[in-house]
Amino acid sequence: MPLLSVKKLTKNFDGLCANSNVNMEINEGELVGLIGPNGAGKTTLFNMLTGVYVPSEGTIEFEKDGKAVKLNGVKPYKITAMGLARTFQNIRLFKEMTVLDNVLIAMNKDVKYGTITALLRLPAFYKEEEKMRKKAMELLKIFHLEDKKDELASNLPYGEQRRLEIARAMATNPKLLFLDEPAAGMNPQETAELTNLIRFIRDEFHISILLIEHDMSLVMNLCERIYVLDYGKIIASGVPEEIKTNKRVIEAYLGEEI
Ligand SMILES: Nc1ncnc2c1ncn2[C@@H]1O[C@H](COP(=O)(O)OP(=O)(O)OP(=O)(O)O)[C@@H](O)[C@H]1O
Repeated sequence: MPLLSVKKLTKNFDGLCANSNVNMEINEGELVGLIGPNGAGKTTLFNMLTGVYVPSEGTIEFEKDGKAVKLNGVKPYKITAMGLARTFQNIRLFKEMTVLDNVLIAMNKDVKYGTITALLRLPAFYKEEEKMRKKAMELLKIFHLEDKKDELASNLPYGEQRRLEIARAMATNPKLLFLDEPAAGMNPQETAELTNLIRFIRDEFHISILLIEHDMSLVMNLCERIYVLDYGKIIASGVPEEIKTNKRVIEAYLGEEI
């Protein structure tokens, strides 16, 4: 059974069809790309998969304990709790909080003490807080941000803010991670480092990743399989070599280098 299974997914906005009959599968441990020209419907699809938009038609199913669970209409925070996390095209960090607190706040769904324990600051509270802090610091280390733990998120350079957003998404313990243009605004050196980092977290945490990206070198280097959207429809899917030479894909990009 695939980890994520999308069937005939459609989203209409007042006469505009942003996604039409989209079929997609993501298997356990896969690193999959979602590409397409501007306005093709990539972010709309992400928004349906993460509960931001309710699909007009079709189904989204997520495998949980060997059973397919329908995600249509499920609230975003519940979808996150089920093991799907995401980052955003326009970075959404808590800018006035520290780097460490940005990660800690994402772990809150996993706290194992009750309100009374927290209010009375019982020993279980401190033990759990210490455990979370340790886990947060381990994540910051992986994302090369441990030295920045006390900085305000707003003071980080752009590339580091992008990395922090991924670290925060990883703090929710996802099985499937959605990255919306993770390399946007990065220079080639940062993009190369990010490519290695994404591959590393997939291997280290045994998760699946679906990423939207306009940087074709990153997509073709990193993704094992690629879906191509154009005018809301999937026009091709396959391994990078197939996509690069696919006539419909080349036409959709109007001769741009793929
Ligand atoms: N909330 C909304 N209301 C109305 N139209 C919308 C809404 N969200 C997206 N659209 C429209 O749906 C279409 C697909 O947009 P979407 O942002 O999903 O494309 P995209 O492939 O992510 O584009 P880009 O690569 O430029 O980010 C566009 O025509 C967009 O204007």
